[in-house]
Amino acid sequence: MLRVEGLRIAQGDFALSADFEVAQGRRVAVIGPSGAGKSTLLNALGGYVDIAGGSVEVDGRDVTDAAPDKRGIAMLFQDGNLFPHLTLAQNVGLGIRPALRLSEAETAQVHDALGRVGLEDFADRKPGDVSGGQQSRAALARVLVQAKPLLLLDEPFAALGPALRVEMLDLTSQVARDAGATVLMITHAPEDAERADDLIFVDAGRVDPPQPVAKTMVDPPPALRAYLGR
Ligand SMILES: Nc1ncnc2c1ncn2[C@@H]1O[C@H](COP(=O)(O)OP(=O)(O)OP(=O)(O)O)[C@@H](O)[C@H]1O
Repeated sequence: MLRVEGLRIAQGDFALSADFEVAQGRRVAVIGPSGAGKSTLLNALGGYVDIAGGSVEVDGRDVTDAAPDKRGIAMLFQDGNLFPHLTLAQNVGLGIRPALRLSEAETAQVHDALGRVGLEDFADRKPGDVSGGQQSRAALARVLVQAKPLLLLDEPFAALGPALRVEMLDLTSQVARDAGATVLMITHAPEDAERADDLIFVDAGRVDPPQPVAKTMVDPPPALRAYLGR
């Protein structure tokens, strides 16, 4: 459902190239050293970075030149980007309409998404009045209401403790599976990568096509083995 062909990005001295495909519904961990180009790759897929060449296809549609909101892609970043002066419900509503004039059906969608991440009783609270984990849940709900077929996650749960991170990863997998969405997620933690189906290793601007996690983590190629410190 994601096809990246001959993608090239140049950022100052840094160059990245990628050629790979991801099948629908796969959960793919993106792993590799700091500065390797993981965020650059996801930002390019999301339409936030200029590319020097190549093409990106989502669900059979060429989105190489499409605006970020017309790509069938939703992104979730590390800080979740919640607005402190808006309630959680309003923050989630922004995922549907930036101007926040929601129809009744759209308001129902917001409450449904909040319910799916276990926040039905927190809709009217502001981000400052809930825990870090609950903020992460709200950010995930905002991605859910967008109902996009491809989710790109850039270390969204890195600031959470290990138990909460695992809980959020499982919740993300579950809601993505329910929605039939495909997920690419950057992580630095090998144990997080092990919860995915496939693994993309990025090293110095080179993007390895996805490999099944089970096989790759047991018998990693030399560069991944060095990164993992095994
Ligand atoms: N706007 C920019 N202009 C020039 N170079 C940039 C820009 N943004 C990032 N870079 C460079 O591109 C390279 C890849 O950065 P990127 O953030 O994609 O790496 P990463 O793998 O996500 O790293 P980390 O794990 O530390 O987040 C780095 O060498 C970085 O310094």
